[in-house]
Amino acid sequence: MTDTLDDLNVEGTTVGVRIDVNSPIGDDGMLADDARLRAHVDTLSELIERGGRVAVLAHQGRPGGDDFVTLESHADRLSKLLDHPVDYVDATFSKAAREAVSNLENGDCVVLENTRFYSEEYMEFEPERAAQTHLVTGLAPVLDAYVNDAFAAAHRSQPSLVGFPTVLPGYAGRVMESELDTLGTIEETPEPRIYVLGGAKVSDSIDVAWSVLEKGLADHVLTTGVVGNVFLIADGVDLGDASSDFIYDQGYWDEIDRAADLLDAYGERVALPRDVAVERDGQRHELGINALPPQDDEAAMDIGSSTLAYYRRLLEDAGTVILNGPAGVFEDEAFEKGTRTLYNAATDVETSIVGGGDTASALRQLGVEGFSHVSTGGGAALRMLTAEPLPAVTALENGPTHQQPADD
Ligand SMILES: Nc1ncnc2c1ncn2[C@@H]1O[C@H](COP(=O)(O)OP(=O)(O)OP(=O)(O)O)[C@@H](O)[C@H]1O
Ligand SMILES: O=C(O)[C@H](O)COP(=O)(O)O
Repeated sequence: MTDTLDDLNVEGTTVGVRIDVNSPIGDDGMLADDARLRAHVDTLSELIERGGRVAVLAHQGRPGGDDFVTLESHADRLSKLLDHPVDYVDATFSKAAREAVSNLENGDCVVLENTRFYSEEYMEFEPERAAQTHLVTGLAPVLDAYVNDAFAAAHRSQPSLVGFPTVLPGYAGRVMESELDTLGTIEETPEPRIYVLGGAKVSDSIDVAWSVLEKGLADHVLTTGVVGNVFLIADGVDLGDASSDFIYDQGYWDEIDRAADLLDAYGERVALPRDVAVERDGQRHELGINALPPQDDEAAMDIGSSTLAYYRRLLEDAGTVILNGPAGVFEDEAFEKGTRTLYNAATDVETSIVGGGDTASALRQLGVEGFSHVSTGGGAALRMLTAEPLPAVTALENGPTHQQPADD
């Protein structure tokens, strides 16, 4: 168990708060979607209202990517969302950053620069080694405590996530606490338990499928999206050149063998699409498996109505459904039906859990709501849904011994 904000004496304490605001960035280099910032408002407001001196740490994008930008526009947006002044300093652990943190008064908040502008932050370390990096040795001396609210990055073993809690008293923020409460008790959720794996991250989904089937966490795995297409090919279905080329281009060709091995081992518990939707004459056109392959340039862009009926029947008996990744190319109106219908059906299951940041935004776009829990995390949620430990959470749990009285 990790300590939470309830265990932290906030007033007058200088707190380094790691959040995850890794967000879509527009062509202008500015923040294009603030959903991930909104998620952290409760944690940051609470720290500010309780008189903390708040230094925010976060990453944005990956080196070399178009979304690898400064956190200046994030700081601006946070200030609006919190309805409270938020400073920004274009440094993370240099003298300027340390001075900005040291000069904080009770209730002040400053956002430090994108942690990944500093190269060691994009490496994975054991916590003790992460604690010796320049970021942690530079900044920790001006902090009294560390709060990790970045659940979505908790599967990374990077300095800002595992280094600070090794040298400072560490606490879970409100987002982290709620994610751990829900996703950490996956083994206790009502059975039968169904995992619906879709989207385009085929190798991650196959890892999850292996793990949850081996551990007996999943009674059934339903496949959709590109994941479903790979399983169909692994099962000997000819999906045609367009889908095969797409899978090859994405580098997922080797995954077909892994999918075939999984079908050999657990085939009776893995459900495959019974039909797919392609674009024909500018419109959605559904084809049963027996009618495949489609015409030359037609790709399987969504699951079809028979698959939806089949999956809905399976979901009717489920106690828990865990979903990750859209069922089709939901961005195109003709192919949103699979995702909309399947996710809507999932909201009727007693416990319905959605993992995946992109999936969450797809659902917002489609107006589908009513889940028991929508996780802020993609990779981190998937890892927890297989009951695997997250390095950043383990580092919080193992952190230095500390006893701080909570506020009166
Ligand atoms: N049949 C398909 N063919 C091509 N692309 C597809 C198909 N089905 C789904 N996709 C694409 O998959 C993408 C989303 O997959 P992804 O695995 O990234 O989702 P996610 O798990 O929600 O993401 P994250 O884990 O990053 O939050 C969408 O852009 C969608 O268009
Ligand atoms: O968006 C995410 O999933 C997290 O912020 C982690 O980002 P990363 O995959 O670039 O480490």
